[in-house]
This record gives sequence, structure tokens and C-alpha cells, in this order.
Amino acid sequence: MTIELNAYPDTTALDLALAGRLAETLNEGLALNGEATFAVSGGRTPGGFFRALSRHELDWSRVTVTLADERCVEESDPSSNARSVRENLLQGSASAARFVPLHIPGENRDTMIERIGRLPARFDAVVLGMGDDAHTASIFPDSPQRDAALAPDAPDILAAEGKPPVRERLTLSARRLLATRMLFIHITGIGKWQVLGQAAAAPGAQQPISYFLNHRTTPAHVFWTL
Ligand SMILES: O=C(O)[C@H](O)[C@@H](O)[C@H](O)[C@H](O)COP(=O)(O)O
Repeated sequence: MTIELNAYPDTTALDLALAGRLAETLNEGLALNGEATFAVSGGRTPGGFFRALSRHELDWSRVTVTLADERCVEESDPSSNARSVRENLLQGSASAARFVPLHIPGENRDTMIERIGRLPARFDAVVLGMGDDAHTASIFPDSPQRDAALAPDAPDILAAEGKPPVRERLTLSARRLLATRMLFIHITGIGKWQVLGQAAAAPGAQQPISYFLNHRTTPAHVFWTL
């Protein structure tokens, strides 16, 4: 288990640095495979990072972006992670990227599973956030779906019970999220830093984030600021 820690003086420096690292990772994927695919998280933290990444000149037409999780709402809803990606990341030259949402209102479950199953088996990058309760994506420590989402044989995607603002969610499983060339964890604030440290020190604990900090084959790259 290796954890690379990258600390920054403020959120602006953090967002610029993480965006630069993502652009580098995506360019590596483009050079290696002619395409690149990554999954990002929602919430309040990543907006500045999305805007910084959108300003990087990449061959975005060969890049696919999807979500680590989604709230089951219309894209017009302020809680929609897809809305945040479209408004903050898919702008400028990055608007040429292909976006694969998790939740399409009215789509039946089998069609959704089949659509997500068509994503490349291994992402070039996954960017996870974390809640103060050590949840990540929509894998919550006290959710009835926690064990199913963390199971080594979990499906790619599953319905999950989250917390307000939206309880009904979809989440990629830990297994699917860990199938990535690079894993980034993006957090701000001393509270989350302390939660992350406790989780890292307790391998196999019940906190969902700890499954991503102690994984035997996918090192975690933590980008954080107080
Ligand atoms: O849909 C979501 O809510 C996110 O994917 C979730 O996992 C998020 O990363 C954390 O809840 C942190 O959220 P904040 O960035 O708002 O603190």
C-alpha cells in the first residue's frame, strides 16, 4: 500500500496542481492508447479543479469523462453531479470530450448497466472526494449497500442510499473505481484530513475510503489543503 501525499497552501494552488496532474495522466493515456477515460466525483470540492482542467489544451475529442457516482435527479437539479461536470469541466476546448452520465431519467436498469459496461475496463484516472464520515463516491459507511459496494466481486454500478441533499443515488463500486491506472483523492479541510489519516491507519476498517487507501495494486495520490 502506498499513499502519495500532495499538500498545497490553498484551494487555488490545489486545483491547479491536480488539474495539471490529470492533464498529464490523460495525455499519457492518449499517447498509450489513442484515447483516455476518467471518472470524477461530485459535491462542492471539485468545481475549481474542473474549471482548471478545462483550460488545459488536450485532444479532448478522444477523452471520455464519467462520474464515480450520481444523485438520481434531473440534470437541471443543482444537486446533479452531471450538471456540475457540464457547467465546470465541459467548457472551452474540453467541451469536445464525451460525457457518459450515470443517471438518465427514465432509463431502465438493464440499459444503464449495459451502457456503463461499455466503458473501458480500466480508467486512466479516477478522482474521488470524501465526506466527513469517510464516505467516497456514494459508498456510505452506514448504508445498507456498503458491503455490496465494497465487495471484491461487486458489479460495476449499483443503486445506493446516500444522504441529503439526495438519498437516491447510483455509485460505481470500489472494484470498478480501483480499476484505474491512476487514483486521486481530492480533499480540503483539517476535518477531512484527520478522517483520512484515521482511515489510512486502520486497514480493512469499515470506512469506505480506507478501501482506496490500502489497496494492494492501486496507489492513492492524495491532493489536499487545509
Ligand atoms: O456525489 C457526491 O456527493 C460525491 O461524489 C461525494 O463522494 C463527494 O465527493 C463527497 O460527499 C464530498 O463532497 P464535498 O466535496 O461536497 O465535501
